[in-house]
Amino acid sequence: MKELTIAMPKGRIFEEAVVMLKQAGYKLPPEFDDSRKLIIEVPEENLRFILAKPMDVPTYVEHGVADLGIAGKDVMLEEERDVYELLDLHISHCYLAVAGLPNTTMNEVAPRIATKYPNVASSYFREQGEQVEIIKLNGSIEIAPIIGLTDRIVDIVSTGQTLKDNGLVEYERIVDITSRLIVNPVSYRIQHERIQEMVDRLGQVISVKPVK
Ligand SMILES: Nc1ncnc2c1ncn2[C@@H]1O[C@H](COP(=O)(O)OP(=O)(O)OP(=O)(O)O)[C@@H](O)[C@H]1O
Ligand SMILES: O=P(O)(O)OC[C@H]1O[C@H](OP(=O)(O)OP(=O)(O)O)[C@H](O)[C@@H]1O
Repeated sequence: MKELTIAMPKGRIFEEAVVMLKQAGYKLPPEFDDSRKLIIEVPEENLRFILAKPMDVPTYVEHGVADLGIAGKDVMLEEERDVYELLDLHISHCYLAVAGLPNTTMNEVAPRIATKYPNVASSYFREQGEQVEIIKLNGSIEIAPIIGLTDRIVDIVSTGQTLKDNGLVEYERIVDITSRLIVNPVSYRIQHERIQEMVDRLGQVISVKPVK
């Protein structure tokens, strides 16, 4: 039987996802704790893992080079890939919000928004009936309003510490985010039994925490 390939996001989701897989009974080798390897084979479990940039996980899954993947809902909303969401893993809780300098209004003519999520931000402001100019940044988004690049940002908030430390305030909460188990539709049909077994095993170790 062919192994299942799972695209895992490097970075902050990774550790929590590995803990969940271990709790679900998958025996993962030490490479998962301490290695720079980007492809990890686990023949004992008939699994193979690809360690990808979080934003790229749905791309691997859509193209079928990974059968499954773990991705934040933020990435799913931004990328809109042709994949199915199988499970809310309830890990890496955070939310997307509009933030900016306190006591400021947005420029009336073409207000500018900095974000790593141009699609989510465009849809959000379109739904609000506001015409905005989106400026795509790749990180440290909070800098943008402070140095006068934009009126607002759309970014991830978790503890709120980054906003606070940079003198910014939240204006609107857009959507709550957790990480999801996603699947390639063809893999789901062809390898249904094995994938369903993984869904069941992970489903049993999900711990639903209240959203802040
Ligand atoms: N501060 C946070 N607290 C909790 N979860 C977060 C936080 N920031 C991001 N996340 C979630 O974790 C996912 C991965 O974030 P991470 O910061 O590891 O990667 P990234 O910043 O998107 O990637 P990179 O910086 O490598 O391009 C996000 O897609 C989101 O779902
Ligand atoms: O509310 P907090 O708990 O402070 O978390 C929010 C911060 O975490 C993420 O940044 P990250 O650390 O991924 O760095 P980045 O700016 O390079 O994306 C996000 O973009 C915020 O800046």
